[in-house]
Amino acid sequence: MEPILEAKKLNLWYGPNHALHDVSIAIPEHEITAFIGPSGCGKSTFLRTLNRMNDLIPSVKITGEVDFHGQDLYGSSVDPTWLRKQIGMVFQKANPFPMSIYDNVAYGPRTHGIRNRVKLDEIVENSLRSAAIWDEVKDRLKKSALGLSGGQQQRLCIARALAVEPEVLLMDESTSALDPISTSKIEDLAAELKSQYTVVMVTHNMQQAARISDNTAFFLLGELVEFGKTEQLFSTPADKRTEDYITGRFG
Ligand SMILES: Nc1ncnc2c1ncn2[C@@H]1O[C@H](COP(=O)(O)OP(=O)(O)OP(=O)(O)O)[C@@H](O)[C@H]1O
Repeated sequence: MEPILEAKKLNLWYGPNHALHDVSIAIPEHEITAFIGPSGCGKSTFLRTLNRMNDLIPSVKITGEVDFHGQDLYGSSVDPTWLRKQIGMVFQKANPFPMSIYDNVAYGPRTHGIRNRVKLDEIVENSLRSAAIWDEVKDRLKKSALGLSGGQQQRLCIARALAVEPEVLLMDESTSALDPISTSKIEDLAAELKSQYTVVMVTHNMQQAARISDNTAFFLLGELVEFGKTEQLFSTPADKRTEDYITGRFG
């Protein structure tokens, strides 16, 4: 099967700091891929190269390429707004807009020109259902999103990301600020979403990677050390550094 995203010899610098070294990886469609590794090894930086979020940081320089369905994301013909519609992102800390639950989810579709009320109602309901939060909020759609719990806010942010019908959902430690029950809801959700979407997640939590991902990539000091099927990487890692990390010898 063709990968949906493929990085080829990707290098990234923050000013003089060479943060990613020759990263090459092919991310399979409709699977969950997890990035693990110690703090500061470049996981989030690499995740952000997948929808060009690093473009917003002035000192960044990138070489190499990232192909999305075979087309280089960094090519001059690619519109970053279009790209971020195809490849959505959910961050570590839930960041709902200070507006109603309904308007949070309708925000993206409205930006893309959808004005029809019936259509918007349908998108809002479907997105909230997909993010497994509809039942909790259906009677308070006009209330502020800021009144939701942390776990609910994070699922709302997932609904907001899904509302523009992306193909890929990037999750940057999206459960690290949540309690175990909310975390497990979001893990279940990620597992359900993969039938329709491709999920790529950064996690600090190796158990989480082992529990829910199909593929795992281990990063160290800006290098992709090992990438493979999650079961295999955790049971028979090919690289000594991966073994040392997953057995808790450092990190
Ligand atoms: N906006 C930025 N400007 C300058 N340097 C940055 C920026 N973001 C990250 N870095 C640097 O890039 C390197 C990789 O950081 P990154 O956040 O990608 O690692 P990480 O593996 O996701 O870490 P963590 O698990 O702690 O979030 C670090 O040296 C970090 O200091």
